[in-house]
Amino acid sequence: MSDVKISGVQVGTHTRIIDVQATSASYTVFIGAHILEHAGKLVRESVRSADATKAYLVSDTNVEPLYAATVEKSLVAAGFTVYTHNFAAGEASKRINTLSDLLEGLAQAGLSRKDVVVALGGGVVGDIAGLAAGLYLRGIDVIQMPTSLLAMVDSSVGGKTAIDLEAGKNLAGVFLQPRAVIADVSCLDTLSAELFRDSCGEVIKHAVLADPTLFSQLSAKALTQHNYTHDELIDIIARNITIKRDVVQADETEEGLRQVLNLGHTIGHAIEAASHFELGHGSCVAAGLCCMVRGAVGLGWCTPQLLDTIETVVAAHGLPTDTALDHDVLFTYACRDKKRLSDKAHLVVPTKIGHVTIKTVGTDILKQVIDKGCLSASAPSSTNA
Ligand SMILES: O=C(O)C(=O)C[C@@H](O)[C@H](O)[C@H](O)COP(=O)(O)O
Ligand SMILES: [Zn+2]
Repeated sequence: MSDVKISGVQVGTHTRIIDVQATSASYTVFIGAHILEHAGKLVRESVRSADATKAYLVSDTNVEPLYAATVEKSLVAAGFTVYTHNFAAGEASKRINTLSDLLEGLAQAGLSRKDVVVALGGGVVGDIAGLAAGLYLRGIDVIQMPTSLLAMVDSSVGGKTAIDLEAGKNLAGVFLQPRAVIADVSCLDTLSAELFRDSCGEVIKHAVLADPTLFSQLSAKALTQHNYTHDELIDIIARNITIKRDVVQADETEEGLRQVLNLGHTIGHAIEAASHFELGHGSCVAAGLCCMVRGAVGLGWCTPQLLDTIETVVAAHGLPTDTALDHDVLFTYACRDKKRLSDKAHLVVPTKIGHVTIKTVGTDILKQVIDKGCLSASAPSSTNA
């Protein structure tokens, strides 16, 4: 950890810095406590144009009352004229009409190519504001300011933006790397216990994917708001972002390796869409991960011990380990997975904690995985998106 100085001014204490060097852009992730009050300086230092004058601050009805004033004040102090735009919190807003309103708002505010969109919120705000920034004038700068644990450890980094379609989750979007990510762990103090728990699905995913030490830590002490100090949370978030950063640097546009970040999502996204987004994304990823491993055990691809180890940690975080949804419905949604190429499904399958393999299989095998993996033994309980 280091004390970050921007233009000679201290920006928080113990702020962690991670540099991301993707093919299309390089940027910095700042993780610290109470750093939103310095956000303006960080935005000013991160945007491409020294002449940027307008900042379009996008948030939702949950986050805006809590943090927008702090960020706005800081942006104004850094010389920006700030325009604010809020929409209803929740996955239901991640649709084309919200995107359309955002694009019209950007045009009405007269943002030019040198200006910046600031996404202040969880994954929905980050994804949709990022997409608007990627489309408006064929692409302007976006700064991600994640306020949920899920957005901090995952969606704010890596440049995926999206909206949902009737046919499924995240089916329309672009890759647009942010100019910076500013993650203030103090925001997690006000996150509901439900959303905090939901976020842990992505943390467990990263641990299973690439970090046995993190997995052991989660096994020994479940991640909750009250169990971990700000410094410990900063460390956990940094570990997650480092895992994601390394993958994104190797394969920004998901032509191969990046598919591993979709661990748990083939069935997870199907659960999410089939349950009409009543379950949070992280909860669906957790259930989707367990179902995938259970199906893989059924097909002899991994051991029952591995399933038990993963299920134990998922359950210890209060997350679902299975789904009661209809297999045919799950299969229909899983076939729309973006990792599918022609008639082949790409399944991300853990082999041991810290290692995964990608299995390229026909859709008949995908159906078998769902049939063997989704047993409804401990069906997901409802959580908010
Ligand atoms: O960044 C990635 O790559 C991921 O797959 C991370 C996922 O956790 C995240 O939910 C992502 O938005 C999923 O992307 P999708 O294209 O599979 O919908
Ligand atoms: Zn995800």
